[in-house]
Amino acid sequence: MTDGGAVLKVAMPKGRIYKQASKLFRQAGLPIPEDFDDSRRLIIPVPEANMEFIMAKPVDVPTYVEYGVADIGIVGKDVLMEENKDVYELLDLGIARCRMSVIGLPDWEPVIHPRVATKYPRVASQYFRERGQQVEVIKLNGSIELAPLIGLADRIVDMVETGKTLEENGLVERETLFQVTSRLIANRVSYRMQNAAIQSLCDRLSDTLAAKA
Ligand SMILES: Nc1ncnc2c1ncn2[C@@H]1O[C@H](COP(=O)(O)OP(=O)(O)OP(=O)(O)O)[C@@H](O)[C@H]1O
Ligand SMILES: O=P(O)(O)OC[C@H]1O[C@H](OP(=O)(O)OP(=O)(O)O)[C@H](O)[C@@H]1O
Repeated sequence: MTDGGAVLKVAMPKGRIYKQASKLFRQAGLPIPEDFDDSRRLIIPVPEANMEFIMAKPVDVPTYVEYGVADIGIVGKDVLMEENKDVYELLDLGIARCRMSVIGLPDWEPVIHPRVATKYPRVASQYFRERGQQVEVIKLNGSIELAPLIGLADRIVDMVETGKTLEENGLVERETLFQVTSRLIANRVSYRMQNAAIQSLCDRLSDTLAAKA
């Protein structure tokens, strides 16, 4: 990877994924300095690996990669499906594991035209459309579990990891749309132009994942 080629720009999500992704990169021999873990810096050069990490809000990672300001990026499958950008999905990193589910109150009853609150309007609309169910989707930006509790929505579509949030708010999971893990994605042009570096990174990450399995 230190073949003197162009620096590989990596869009790295801040928050939940960073902890697990930085651990995986370090296990794969990519030396992200530990002192960046609590840093507010947004661009982290790692010249030893000929890489540069761009610290992004998770939902923005596919946009950076589609526009090519990052060659590759790490993003949850949930965000990847919702954002629907023109990027290559290269590798399932198996980290930040959770699931996308339909959730409601325990006294759930069929509703003719239910209101569904979610951070993922595209994913939710497609899911209900494919099932021939007419719903009104309401986009929220967080604390999605509030919606059925305060009468804003009949159902929500949201992430479940441990189930703690549902339990503490008296909600139940009804259907799972899909399992979520983080993925390595690439810009289409970068994938051709920086193929050796990207392929080498993929191989190192794959080997590390295989060794852990
Ligand atoms: N319990 C969880 N809830 C939500 N996402 C999770 C969970 N566990 C893992 N993830 C994954 O982590 C990704 C990023 O989650 P995180 O909470 O850091 O981002 P966010 O909520 O979009 O960020 P922000 O709070 O900055 O808006 C999600 O897109 C998903 O793929
Ligand atoms: O099953 P659990 O382990 O309880 O995790 C699921 C919760 O975590 C996420 O919320 P997050 O912490 O990102 O907060 P926000 O969506 O309200 O910003 C998600 O939207 C659920 O609310």
